[in-house]
Amino acid sequence: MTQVTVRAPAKVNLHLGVGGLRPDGKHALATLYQAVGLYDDVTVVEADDWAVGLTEPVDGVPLDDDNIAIRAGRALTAHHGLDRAARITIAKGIPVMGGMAGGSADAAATLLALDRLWDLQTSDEDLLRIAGTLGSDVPFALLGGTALGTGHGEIVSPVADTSSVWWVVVLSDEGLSTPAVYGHFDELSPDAPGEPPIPEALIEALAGGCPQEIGDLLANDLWPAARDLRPDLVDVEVQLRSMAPDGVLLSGSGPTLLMLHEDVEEARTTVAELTARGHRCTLAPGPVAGAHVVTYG
Ligand SMILES: C[C@](O)(CO)[C@H](O)COP(=O)(O)OP(=O)(O)OC[C@H]1O[C@@H](n2ccc(N)nc2=O)[C@H](O)[C@@H]1O
Ligand SMILES: Nc1ncnc2c1ncn2[C@@H]1O[C@H](COP(=O)(O)OP(=O)(O)OP(=O)(O)O)[C@@H](O)[C@H]1O
Repeated sequence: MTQVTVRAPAKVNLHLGVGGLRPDGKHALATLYQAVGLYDDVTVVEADDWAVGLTEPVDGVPLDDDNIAIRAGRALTAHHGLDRAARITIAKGIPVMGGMAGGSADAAATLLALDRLWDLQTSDEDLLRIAGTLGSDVPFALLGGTALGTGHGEIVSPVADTSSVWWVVVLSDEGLSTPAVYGHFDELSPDAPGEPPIPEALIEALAGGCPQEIGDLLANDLWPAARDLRPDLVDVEVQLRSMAPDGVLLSGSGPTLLMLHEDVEEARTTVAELTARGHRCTLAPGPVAGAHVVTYG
């Protein structure tokens, strides 16, 4: 095998419960992730040195060792004690710095693609553990579907989700820094609990699959901090809520906003309406599969 391409999805946090700051500098989380149908495709080919490129130029993606895909490649080779390298090419379909875990998707895709390219037969347990050292959202990008995330988000376990929904994804022209949002959360919530509560009611609603019930229970503890850092988002949020009072959500640490729809035609109408008002939006189904091989060559 000379080339492998892996596709990995974006995520939304249906519930993002944030607790106190841990000694490792991250916050304790109780989150419900859902993988949604916006994807990055990552292709790996053996090379003399590590290198990363994009199929099309995208602002904000580093093209050196800071790229999380190269960090993933190095972590996997270190785990196996290998002295090998690869050229990694990313086709970006996930917004950059949008709170949808695009970089995490690339890291997960790289781990899987290199494992297959070199037939390393890394166990699922080891892949998830290595993923967790790269970033809080990376293990979920491997898993996909809908899952509970605890620890700092890296401990993932699947939950039953019989829903099938459409997300209207409202993009922002400017990104928002994840550490900055968590930092401001600390200022706003100095008394956050050590361990945030598990969102049992939403877990039940997901098993039942009723989008109305799910929409009522969407929650994100980072929202007040993101609103403060980006007051322009409040106006967009008000517009979205005037169209649908429930089912509006900030994606992760933002600035992307989301609207939940049961029916794809209604979702398309919303996209058309928001586009006419000058917003940049797209549509994504959920839940979808985690990182998976799409081509071997
Ligand atoms: C906002 C979310 O996307 C929700 O799923 C994640 O919590 C962020 O996950 P991520 O981008 O993979 O974050 P990481 O790469 O692990 O961490 C980046 C930075 O975000 C902050 N961070 C991240 C995760 C977490 N549980 N607490 C934090 O405070 C820390 O400042 C950390 O240095
Ligand atoms: N392969 C990559 N794709 C995108 N960004 C990357 C990548 N590698 C490193 N980065 C850097 O990571 C940072 C976060 O980018 P990303 O698009 O993952 O943000 P995000 O979707 O808001 O993340 P999250 O939702 O996990 O907080 C950016 O500063 C970017 O420069």
